[in-house]
Amino acid sequence: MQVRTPITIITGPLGSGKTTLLRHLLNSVSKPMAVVMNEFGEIPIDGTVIAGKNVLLKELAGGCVCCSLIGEFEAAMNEMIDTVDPEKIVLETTGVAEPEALVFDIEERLSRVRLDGIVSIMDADGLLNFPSLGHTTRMQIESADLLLLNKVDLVPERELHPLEEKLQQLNQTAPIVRTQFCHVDMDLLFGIARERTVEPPHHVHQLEFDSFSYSSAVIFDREKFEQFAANLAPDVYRAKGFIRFTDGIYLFNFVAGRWNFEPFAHKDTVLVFIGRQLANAKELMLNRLRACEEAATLHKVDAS
Ligand SMILES: Nc1nc2c(ncn2[C@@H]2O[C@H](COP(=O)(O)OP(=O)(O)OP(=O)(O)O)[C@@H](O)[C@H]2O)c(=O)[nH]1
Repeated sequence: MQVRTPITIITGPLGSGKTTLLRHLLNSVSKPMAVVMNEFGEIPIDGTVIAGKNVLLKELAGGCVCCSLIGEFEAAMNEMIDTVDPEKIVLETTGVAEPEALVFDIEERLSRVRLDGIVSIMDADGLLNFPSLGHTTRMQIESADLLLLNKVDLVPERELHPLEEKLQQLNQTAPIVRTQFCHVDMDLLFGIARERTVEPPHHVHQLEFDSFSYSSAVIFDREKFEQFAANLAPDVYRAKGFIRFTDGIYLFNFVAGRWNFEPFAHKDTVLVFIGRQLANAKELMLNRLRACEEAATLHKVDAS
C-alpha cells in the first residue's frame, strides 16, 4: 500500500503570525522543507518572504485552498511527492480559510497525503480588541490540534488567562501555548496524527474580505507613507508587501492598525491591501499612495 505523506496545516486569522511561524520553522530545520503557501491576494508576498530559505515551495495565490483551489492543491501535492518525496508537507492557509473543508479533502479525496495536525495561531491582541469571533475564526479554533496564543507581548498579562479560557470553551482538547513571534518548540507541531471524525463540509465558504494590490518602481516618501498607514484602519485590516524608501527596501506588515518595517532585499514596491468592502475606499487609497510617490520624487528633485 502507498504511504500517505503527512500534512501539517498552519492556520489562523489574517496577520496572526502564520508566516512568522514558518520562518522559524525553516530556520530550525537542517534540510529543505516542503511548504505549500496559499495567499489571499493575487500577488504572493509571503512566498517571497520565505523563498530560498531552506524551502521547497509551491504557491497557490488568488483564491482559497479550502474552496476554489482544491484542484491546484492536489496538483501541487502530487508534484512535490513525485519530484522530492518529502517526509512531510506544511500548508500555510490564507487567514480566511476554514480548515474543516480542507480536512475533508485531505482525508477523503487526496489519496497520497494524510492529515498530521492543525496548528491554529490566534492573535492575542486581535482577540482582545475584536472580541466577537467571526465564523471562520471559530472554525480555526475548533478544529485545532494545537493552539498558539501569539502576540502575548502586546497584551497585559492579566488579560491572557481570560483569552485562554475563551479558546478552551471552543476547543477542550487542543493544548494552548502562549507565544511571542511564534517562538515554540518545533517538535510540538509534528507527529500529532489525532483520530478525528471527518464530515463533509455543509456550507459554501463566503469570503468576507476583498483585496487589491499596488506596484510601483518609484521611491516612496517614508513620512508620507507612515501617515498613510496611520489612516488605513478601519477599511483595511491587513496590508503587506515590499516598499522602497530612499534608504532601501523594506517588508511592510500592517495588522489592525499596527505596522512595522523590516529591511528586506526585493526589487520594487508591491503592496497588498485586504479588508471588508474595500471597493469604496480603494480609489482614495490609490490617490493617497500616488501622493506618497510624488512627494518622494519632489524630494529627489529638491536634493539635486
Ligand atoms: N508584536 C508582535 N508582532 C508579531 C508577533 N508575531 C507576529 N507578529 C507580527 O505580525 C505581523 C503579521 O505576521 P505574519 O506572520 O506575516 O502573519 P500571517 O498570519 O502570516 O499573515 P497573513 O498570511 O497575511 O494572514 C508581522 O509584522 C509580524 O512581525 C508577536 O508575537 N508579537
